[in-house]
Amino acid sequence: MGTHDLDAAVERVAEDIAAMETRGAAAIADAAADALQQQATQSDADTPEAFRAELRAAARQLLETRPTAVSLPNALRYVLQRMDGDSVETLRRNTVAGADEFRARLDRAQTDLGRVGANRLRDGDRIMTHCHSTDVLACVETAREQGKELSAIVKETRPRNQGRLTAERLVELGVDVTLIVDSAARRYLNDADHVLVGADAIAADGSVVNKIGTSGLAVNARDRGTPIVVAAQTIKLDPDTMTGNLVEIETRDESEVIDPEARDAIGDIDVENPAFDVTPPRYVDAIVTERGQFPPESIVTLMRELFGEGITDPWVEPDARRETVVESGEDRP
Ligand SMILES: O=C(COP(=O)(O)O)[C@H](O)[C@H](O)COP(=O)(O)O
Repeated sequence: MGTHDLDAAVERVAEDIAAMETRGAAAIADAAADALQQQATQSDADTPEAFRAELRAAARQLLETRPTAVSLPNALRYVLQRMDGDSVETLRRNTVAGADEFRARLDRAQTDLGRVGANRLRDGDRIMTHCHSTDVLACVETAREQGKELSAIVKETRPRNQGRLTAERLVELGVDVTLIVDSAARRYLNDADHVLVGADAIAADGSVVNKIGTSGLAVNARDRGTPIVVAAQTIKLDPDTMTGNLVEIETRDESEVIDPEARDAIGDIDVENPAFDVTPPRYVDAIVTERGQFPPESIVTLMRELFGEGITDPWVEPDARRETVVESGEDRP
């Protein structure tokens, strides 16, 4: 990859995603499409082949940042599949247009999803949230525009406390917010009408991959009889899972859980910091997308419609493609 000229914007976007300055599946997808667009705009490749190779290298750099949110490879796939043409200028134009189109679709999908999700919320309802999801917030925003009064119990979401971002945004939307520590969730589920969470990836069997703690919340919510609704644009559907691949769960640095000094003071302990978990479909009542809402078990039908039976990895160099398919199968057992 060192042989390709990567634009500074690509490096910057990749760093921001890895450091979680840019975070959340939808924002990551948007930033990745923007980075490819900048690479295409700035490229001084003098042959179509060099241009394509540069864009593929940029995509690989972006892919290395975080492994779980499938919106990232889906965004890269969308843009690279539109990188078409016989000259550098045509390739550039089509790639830039592809990125523009992708970002516009992302925006539109979130608005449409918001309308679908808002229909589930009634005036006076109280929701419980986990982490920070712009797809969830789109549902709340539309419901507020419809004049519905809402309140929210917001889990702080250790270790990164994304719940505080959610709390801030909900206050801006005129929602009454109660912030709780994660371990208090069960205690407050009786007061909630819905659990409303986002997703980083949805597998073909309807399993939902989202911020660590989502699956425990869903199990408790089911026990309490509180419906669990997942707000997730179709960009969160993971086509790789149609052939049995599992979604890779990111493990982050242990210093997010405990600072090194405090850790040393305790003695010899292991610290684990998985960023996401998998909620089995039986604990999910509905998946709200821009195409309507679905029981998790039927999501595979939508996946087939959107992705067909086969997908490609357009960031892989053409002569390495077949091999990589085999390797990625081993990577994700
Ligand atoms: O789990 C997270 C974010 O995790 P992190 O903070 O580790 O990126 C969010 O629930 C989903 O990404 C959905 O977000 P959105 O609906 O905005 O796509």
